[in-house]
Order: sequence, then C-alpha cells, then structure tokens
Amino acid sequence: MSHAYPAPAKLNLFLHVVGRRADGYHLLQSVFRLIDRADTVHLALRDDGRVVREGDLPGVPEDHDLTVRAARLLQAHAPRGAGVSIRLDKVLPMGGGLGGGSSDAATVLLALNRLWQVNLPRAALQQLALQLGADVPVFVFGQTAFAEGVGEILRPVSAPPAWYVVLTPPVQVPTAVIFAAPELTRNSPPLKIARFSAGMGRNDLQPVVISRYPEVARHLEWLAHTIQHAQQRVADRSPLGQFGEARMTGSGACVFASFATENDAREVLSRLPETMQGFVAQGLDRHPLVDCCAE
Ligand SMILES: C[C@@](CO)(OP(=O)(O)O)[C@H](O)COP(=O)(O)OP(=O)(O)OC[C@H]1O[C@@H](n2ccc(N)nc2=O)[C@H](O)[C@@H]1O
Ligand SMILES: Nc1ncnc2c1ncn2[C@@H]1O[C@H](COP(=O)(O)OP(=O)(O)O)[C@@H](O)[C@H]1O
Repeated sequence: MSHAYPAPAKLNLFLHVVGRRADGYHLLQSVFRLIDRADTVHLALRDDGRVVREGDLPGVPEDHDLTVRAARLLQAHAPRGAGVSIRLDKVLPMGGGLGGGSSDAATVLLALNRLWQVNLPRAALQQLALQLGADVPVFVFGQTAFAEGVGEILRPVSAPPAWYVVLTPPVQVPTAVIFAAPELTRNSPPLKIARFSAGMGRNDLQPVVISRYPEVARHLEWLAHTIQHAQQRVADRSPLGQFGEARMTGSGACVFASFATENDAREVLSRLPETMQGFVAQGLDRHPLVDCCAE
C-alpha cells in the first residue's frame, strides 16, 4: 500500500550573504517561509531492504535523487530489511529557488522516520538533512525560520498572514554557479533579528541572477510594475491593501511578492500575460508533517 505525503515549497523572504566559510560555502541570513504549493511524495514500504525510485525525473539519475539519498541515509538507523519504493508527483519547478528537491527529501526523512519506526528526534533528523543540502534542514524544522550559518542554524520567527504571487520563469538556475560569481557581494552586515517585518532586507543573489538570466529580469520587472499599478488603484480605497516588493527567492529563478489578502494576490495574477506562468499560494506557519513524524 502506498502513502502520500506533501512536500511544500519555501520562499526566502530575504536572503543576505554575510560571509564565506573556509570550505567555500557561504554564510547566509534568511527568513524561510513555507507555502501551500507542494510536490507529493508517494511511499510504499518494502521488506527487502531496497530503496527504489519509480518513474523518471528528467536530468536526475536515481542515485542522485535527493529522495533516494534521504531514504538511504535514514536506513542506517532503521530495522533490518526496511526498504521503500518512492514515486514523486512534481509540481515545483526544479532549480526554481522554491526548494522542491530539498523539500521532497525532508518529507522522505520525516515520513520514513515514522513509517520505519526509527523515531529519531527532530534535531537528529535535521543533522541528517544537512548532509543532503543546505536547504533541507529547514523543511524538517517545519516552521517559519530565521536561518543562519549555511541554513542549519534555525530559529522560529512569526510572519504575518500572507498570500504570495509566485512567477516561474522557464529557466533553471544552478545554485553553485550563482554562489561562485565573482560579482556576488558577500559582506552584508549581519542583522540581529528581534522581529521580522514583511518586505525587510533584500536578496543578495538577485543582481547576479538578473544580469545573467534575462527571463528572470523580465518576470521581476513585470511583477514590480504590476504591483505599482495595483497599489495606486487600491490607495483610492480605504483601508490600504499591503503589497510587498517583487523579489527573487533563493538563487532563483522564481520571483514573488506578498499580499495581505488573497483577492489582491489573485488580482495581480489575473493580469499575467500568456507568455508567463505563475500561481498564488498562502504562507504556512507549520509544515503539514511537523507534528506527526518527529519530536
Ligand atoms: C540559495 C538557497 C537559499 O535557500 O536556496 P535555493 O535557491 O537553492 O533553493 C540555499 O542556500 C541553497 O541550498 P541548496 O540548494 O540545498 O544548496 P546545496 O545543494 O547545499 O549547495 C549547492 C552549491 O551551492 C553553493 N552554496 C550553497 C549554499 C551555501 N550556503 N553556500 C554555497 O556556496 C555550493 O557551491 C554548493 O555546492
Ligand atoms: N527529488 C528531486 N527533485 C528535484 N530536484 C532534485 C531532486 N533530486 C535532485 N535534484 C537536483 O536538485 C536541483 C535543485 O532542485 P530544487 O531543490 O528543486 O531547486 P532549488 O534548489 O533551486 O530550489 C535540481 O536541478 C536537480 O538536479
């Protein structure tokens, strides 16, 4: 029998590069927010000790698939013979800065922690997650988070209720290439975050990406321009709708803006030209699996 589990996307509400470690990895400060747009991970338990991926993921061989690697990592802690067949329904674009692959992997860790009765505490699962990628621990953490280090030092923060317009430019941005760019600024002054306010900060990776990927620049410009128009119109009514700045998430390619109401978000999305794609999603305060699968 197969079980279905959600793997929600994330947005980096801001992302500052504050330094670089000796091994070349970058030190960041970011607020991660989960949204209700998700891949679905189907897991069918096996008792032959094998981890098998069913179906194809273009450009990702089975042994590189983060879901397969996640299951194999957890297997070291599982009873003998524990195995699983994994099937993915991908909704989230790859290389989009929405963390889809990382979230798929975190969902596998969380779900198998319960299904295989491994019962690792959340902190231990987060450490395993970090071996798979800098972005994986936050999905195991499962709440809106202020992240530091390379993304492994996580503290809960609260963010106001928000709906997001997310545009998905038809390009994949390789994270490693953007971090390696000579023009990337790596010296944002570290923030002491007492409270997070919508619209604060910026994404330091954004100037690098928009200079190299015209499609990302085009989507960002459209969103900024459309928000400006909508804002002027709403200013005539009272009370004022709240509009966030158009910004890129992670290392791109997706761009987003936040809105206080679903209506405002849908109105902006309704103006999207046929040459662009996007969706509206609601900010989540908790990962849907946060309470079921680890303590
Ligand atoms: C930029 C962010 C922001 O949330 O997200 P995405 O845009 O990828 O979703 C993350 O830091 C990405 O995390 P993730 O996608 O897991 O990256 P990893 O697989 O660990 O790293 C890919 C490559 O990016 C570089 N890298 C990554 C993270 C980091 N803090 N410093 C780096 O220099 C390294 O060269 C690394 O080899
Ligand atoms: N299960 C998976 N789903 C998506 N991407 C995966 C997966 N396993 C490995 N990858 C690799 O990870 C890369 C980054 O994917 P993803 O996390 O979706 O985007 P991003 O890191 O930009 O948010 C992909 O381009 C792909 O090569």
